[in-house]
Amino acid sequence: MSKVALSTALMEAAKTWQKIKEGSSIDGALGQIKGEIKPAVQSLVYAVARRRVLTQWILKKLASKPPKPLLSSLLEVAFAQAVLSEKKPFTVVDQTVRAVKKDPSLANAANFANAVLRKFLREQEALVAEAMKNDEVKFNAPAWWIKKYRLIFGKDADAVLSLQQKHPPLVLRVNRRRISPEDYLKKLEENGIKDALRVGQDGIVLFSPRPVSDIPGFLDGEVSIQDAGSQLAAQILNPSDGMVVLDACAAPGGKTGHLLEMADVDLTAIEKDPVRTKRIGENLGRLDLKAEVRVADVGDVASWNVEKKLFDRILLDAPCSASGISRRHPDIPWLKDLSDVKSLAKTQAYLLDKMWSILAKKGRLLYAVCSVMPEEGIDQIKEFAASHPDAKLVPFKGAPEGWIRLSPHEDAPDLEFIPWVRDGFFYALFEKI
Ligand SMILES: C[S@@+](CC[C@H](N)C(=O)[O-])C[C@H]1O[C@@H](n2cnc3c(N)ncnc32)[C@H](O)[C@@H]1O
Repeated sequence: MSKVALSTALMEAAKTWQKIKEGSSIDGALGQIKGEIKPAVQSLVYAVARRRVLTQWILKKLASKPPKPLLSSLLEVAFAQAVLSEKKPFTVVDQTVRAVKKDPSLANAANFANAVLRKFLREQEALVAEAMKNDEVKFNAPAWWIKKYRLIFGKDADAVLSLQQKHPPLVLRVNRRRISPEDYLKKLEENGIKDALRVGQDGIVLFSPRPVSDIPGFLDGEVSIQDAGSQLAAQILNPSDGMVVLDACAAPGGKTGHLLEMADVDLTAIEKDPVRTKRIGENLGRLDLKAEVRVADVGDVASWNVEKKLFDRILLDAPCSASGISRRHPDIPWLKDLSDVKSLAKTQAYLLDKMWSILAKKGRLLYAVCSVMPEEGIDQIKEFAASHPDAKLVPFKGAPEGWIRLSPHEDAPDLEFIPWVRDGFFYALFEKI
């Protein structure tokens, strides 16, 4: 049990939430919080992020004029708790009012906060029902995002948008160098973890979340955390022993590790962010795998490829809008807009062209983005194919045309190559002819 008072955690969460509303990412804002308060703040912040539009709608409805930004954030955090949490709503109200009283910048606001929160508790059912008639509230996304999803997914759009509201399960990738997925499932059972299921080739879904230190074999490198849709990248690229492989945008190294688990390859991992690059080393260290890891702009080929290597396999997991993973990162719909999608598409086209120049003849390049936007997916590869006559799309399991757009998805469990539970991705596999 944490010794941190709920009022303290609520205020810290409100300050963090304020930063996120001002444009920080959830990861960035939470990264600044240290110590034993962090798990509580994290849980409060994710709860309000998953009800961002609803809580702002409620506040607008209940407050005659907009409160100070910090008080607004605190009340939104409290509404999200009262709607969602197992904590008793009156405890949330009492602790929120206590947090207001303790903060000198909110002096005199305690009566107001108390009145707004108690009104919310009295009218909660009707308020939430009314709010849910609004699509932005229902799908917790801005209007442009909903419109785009409806264009992309047609009649399935509302189901995809609804799925993105649900907590994603924890998915593990089994390190086949160390243990088979079947044996790892047995190991979970022996450790009393019974709510686990296979997904895809190497994945296991854990329905009850737990810290990594409580995941059997994690610290010894038997498993890693990686969404099942993301695990497809290494599986589609399917390297074999002896190949020269490039992981072009590598941090934090999830797919780097998977490629190395699959075959004995000579792997170069390039990442431009030095802080994120450290995580590649940590991940490979835990898995006891080796690669040449370098901090560089991968597009500036001359700066890092002094030996003028040509690669047999290239994974270009390009920077993207991340629109396919908003189920895990509920801040994503507000971090980027359509103009960002367009400028990211330009960067992706540039990187594709550069990576193509260092792919060996008969070599294969997998273009990957965790996005469902056509500008970053099908439109991107059509343009690439049109301007690169030596590029041929290669069919792979589940993708007879050599590319696949995977919507975020959760269905009945099966053992197909395309995972039954997954985030959204786009993959296209090219060969140089
Ligand atoms: C989608 S993430 C990669 C995830 C990674 N492949 C994994 O599976 O763990 C994209 C990464 O590309 C990096 N990046 C973006 N532009 C880059 C560039 N020009 N050169 C190298 N890395 C770049 C970003 O910093 C980010 O870490």
